[in-house]
Amino acid sequence: MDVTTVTHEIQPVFDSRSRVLLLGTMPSPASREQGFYYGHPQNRFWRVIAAIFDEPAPRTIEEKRDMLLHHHVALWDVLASCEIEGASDASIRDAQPNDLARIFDAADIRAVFATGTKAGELYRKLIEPTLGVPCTTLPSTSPANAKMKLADLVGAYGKALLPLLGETEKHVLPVADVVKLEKEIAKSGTSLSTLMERAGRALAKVAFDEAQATASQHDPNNAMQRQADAISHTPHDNQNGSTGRTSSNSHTAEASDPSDENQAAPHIAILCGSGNNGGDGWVAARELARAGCAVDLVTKRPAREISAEPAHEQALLTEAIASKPANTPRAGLHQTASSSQTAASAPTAPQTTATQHAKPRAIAIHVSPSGDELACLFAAADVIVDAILGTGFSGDSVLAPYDAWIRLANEQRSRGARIVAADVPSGLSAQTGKAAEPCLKAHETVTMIASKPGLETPYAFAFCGTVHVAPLAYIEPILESWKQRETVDNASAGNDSLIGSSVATDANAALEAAGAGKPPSLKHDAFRRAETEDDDGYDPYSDRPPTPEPLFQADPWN
Ligand SMILES: NC(=O)C1=CN([C@@H]2O[C@H](COP(=O)(O)OP(=O)(O)OC[C@H]3O[C@@H](n4cnc5c(N)ncnc54)[C@H](OP(=O)(O)O)[C@@H]3O)[C@@H](O)[C@H]2O)[C@@H](O)CC1
Ligand SMILES: [K+]
Repeated sequence: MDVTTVTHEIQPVFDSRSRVLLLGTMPSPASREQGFYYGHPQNRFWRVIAAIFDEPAPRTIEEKRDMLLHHHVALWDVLASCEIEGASDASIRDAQPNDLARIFDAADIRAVFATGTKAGELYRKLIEPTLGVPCTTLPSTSPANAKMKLADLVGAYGKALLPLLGETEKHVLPVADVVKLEKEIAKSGTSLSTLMERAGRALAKVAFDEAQATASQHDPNNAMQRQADAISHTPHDNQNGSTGRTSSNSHTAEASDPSDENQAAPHIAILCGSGNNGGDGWVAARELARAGCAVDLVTKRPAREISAEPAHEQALLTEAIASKPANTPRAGLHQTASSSQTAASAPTAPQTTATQHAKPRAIAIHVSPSGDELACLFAAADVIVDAILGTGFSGDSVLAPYDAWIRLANEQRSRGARIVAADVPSGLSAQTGKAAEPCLKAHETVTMIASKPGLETPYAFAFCGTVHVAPLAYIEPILESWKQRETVDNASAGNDSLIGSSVATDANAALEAAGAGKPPSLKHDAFRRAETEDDDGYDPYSDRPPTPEPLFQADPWN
């Protein structure tokens, strides 16, 4: 192969929030052609990075950059120029180093890692003596390092990077700002469809963890322990939107091994509305099926009749998978855990559109099932996922058929099912925290991009349970640019403070932005609303730990 002189022309990825720096040697011919790092389709770098952050593999350059910055990872190469044969690190001659000072000046870098032995060697020889910062060598993700399995790479990178990358800041933003953010994120290259994939994946992860916790209560040695990795740590090939189980995914293949008769398949029912909140549910269905769960997806309309985008696109992808029959009969948790509930008045098993003979770990899609059919599905479910209504919900009451779905889900909760809500429990206003009639009561809520004022009111706990924020994208620079613009606008209007800011980064500011003026006091009508919600016998505070008794009685003579 010819020796060529190569000059590095791809800009480094970093900003002031970067905390670790990853360095390769020099972009390969495939990367140079693409204009971005690790561009060879067989290089596993992006799959490894996505897996350690529990995200789908990024597809575009913008998505790759966003994922790194969002997780505070800087990326560059050791060399500014060299002579090289093809992509062979061993052939490198006349190597000139990059000047890393620009990254260290801008960011508080806590550690430097080389993504392969040659990069480590070159760093130690050409950069460390002047920079004085040591570097740790990680295994190469290149196909040349074939002896290293994907799971081992993920383990090595995760162990090295994750302890150095702390929690991200929590934001509470008005719904209007979240919608605006979605548009800005899409404009800067991470599509709405990708955001929805990330949302669905985050939702699936929490639902799977719930199912796992339920399973271990029934049987601490349950085979689900072995499946845990399938969602949380195993990367998957999402490049062409296909979500079928792939043979390259060793964890998933193991989790889905139909020959393992003892393996319990957790059973998840997912309720999908016709808007984009439903889209999160359609994506989660694929993720959960991939992880070995038996999934029943309930929808008012078939995928082709859903008009909201990107929900429509995501629903079609899921439907394509649902029509593939699976291999073994449904068995597992739901049969042992719920058989006593179904025995008494067992309603007829519902018919499915796509999979009349749906078998385990496939997705069965149920279009507008009757109340009896829904009750039957719920009775078999370990976890119910609520993706009916999100930030697009409005009004004082929830209309049919969703009202009946919510009531049945709440009833099933009182019989032991766990409920996970997408973005906001259906029926709760994400903006004001006002609960409509009826309103879903979730154990866990996975809210997208940022928390919302309605989830932060003192009484929201009764409906939201524990709130998890799934950031989905790197929003901090956008929020900062809004703040700067507002400062300039305020200055030119003669104000010297940020009164009236639409960017609220704490609960009180967000509540004010929501029009509430102040957070509701204990005498606020939210309390009365929680009481009226108790008509079905549910105590909204029952999930809270009891207040401990004082250890000593107060001395009555003092
Ligand atoms: N955009 C994106 O890319 C991303 C969006 N994301 C997700 O999208 C969600 C927002 O989606 P959205 O705006 O489509 O609204 P959504 O909450 O699904 O509600 C619309 C549906 O509600 C219905 N409906 C309304 N009121 C009702 C009532 N009283 N009673 C009954 N039905 C009622 C209304 O029915 P219609 O009026 O059409 O009959 C319509 O079908 C957001 O919460 C997040 O989860 C994330 O994945 C990130 C990426
Ligand atoms: K919801």
